[in-house]
Amino acid sequence: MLEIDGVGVRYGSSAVLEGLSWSVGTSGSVVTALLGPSGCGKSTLIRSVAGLEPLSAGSIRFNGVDLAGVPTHRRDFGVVFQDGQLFSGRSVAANIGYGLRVRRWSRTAIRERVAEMLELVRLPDLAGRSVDELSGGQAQRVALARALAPRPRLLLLDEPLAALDRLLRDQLAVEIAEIVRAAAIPTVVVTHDHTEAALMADTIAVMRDGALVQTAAPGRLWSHPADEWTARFLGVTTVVDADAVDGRVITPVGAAALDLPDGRVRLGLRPESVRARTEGPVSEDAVHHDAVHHDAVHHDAVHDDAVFGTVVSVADLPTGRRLRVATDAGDVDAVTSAPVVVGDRVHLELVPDRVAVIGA
Ligand SMILES: Nc1ncnc2c1ncn2[C@@H]1O[C@H](COP(=O)(O)OP(=O)(O)OP(=O)(O)O)[C@@H](O)[C@H]1O
Repeated sequence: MLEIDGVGVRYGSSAVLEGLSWSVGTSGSVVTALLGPSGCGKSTLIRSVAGLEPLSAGSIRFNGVDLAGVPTHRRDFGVVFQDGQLFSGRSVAANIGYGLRVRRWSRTAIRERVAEMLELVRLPDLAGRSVDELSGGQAQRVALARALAPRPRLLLLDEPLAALDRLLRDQLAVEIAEIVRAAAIPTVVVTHDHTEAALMADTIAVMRDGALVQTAAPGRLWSHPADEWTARFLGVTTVVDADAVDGRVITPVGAAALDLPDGRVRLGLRPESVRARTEGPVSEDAVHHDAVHHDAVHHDAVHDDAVFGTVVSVADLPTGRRLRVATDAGDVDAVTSAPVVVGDRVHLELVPDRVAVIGA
């Protein structure tokens, strides 16, 4: 267990971390992500765990031992930074074997371990290549192999994919998580990208302004963000107040079945939380007609679900068509598979399992 207790770090007169406490499970192949916007102090926290920043307050313990007097190289933590920081002019094998030479492993043992690491990071043929002739993705795999080679007690990855392009990032995020799980080394990965955090980690800790705001499994984080800031940071674009009644929530942009205790709730909507349709079970006229002529139960069911709006923008994204829709309750983002254009009238439906419940 990594236990961070009341930690403070200052640069000159400004406090970057203040009273930060966090426990990270370190048994086996656990990957934890530290997720937060640029400048919130993620790197500072990781650097202080690695022993690269002095604490102005609090303590950091690993498996019950206070690390205060333990210098970086005696902590047995592996660290990989954004740009890999490989030793230029040296071969891949020399880089991966570096920590083993420092620890006075025998030449045979080093050769075997380097070969094993090259297999693990899927670069078996590159041992003799100069690290100056690697692609960005290959360089980060070599940096990972170098950090894993001495069998660290904990691996700290500080934005390891930030310098790579989007496609490579998503691929390598999954691969790195597989590699560190196969090596059974507990890992903390710093990122400002929530997709990357979810691709890699079992648990995500969200950080804001030098403090942690929420720690949870990815699915729980998306469905139950702790507060409005966290919800918006995680992709919510509209926040609405709603009433929960008898297993349904009634909001200004539609109603949906959601099993919540009766009362006021605050909901976070992402574009995919709202589905827009051009044709549906009812039209505006039909709603009006039903409201006037049909029995109360039928009228309520139709009326609650049917919120109409006007399309104000359309974007065809790789994940599908996204709309901004003006409704009586304000603009809301939505997704659709219908061929709509700006100015069309659509009706909106909430997608219950895509709706976030804030602060519950
Ligand atoms: N050596 C330093 N001296 C002074 N201020 C610093 C130093 N390092 C970081 N800071 C400041 O501390 C704050 C936190 O920086 P940190 O790098 O920890 O954030 P971060 O969350 O990792 O950001 P990013 O995602 O952009 O790397 C920032 O305001 C930064 O400008």
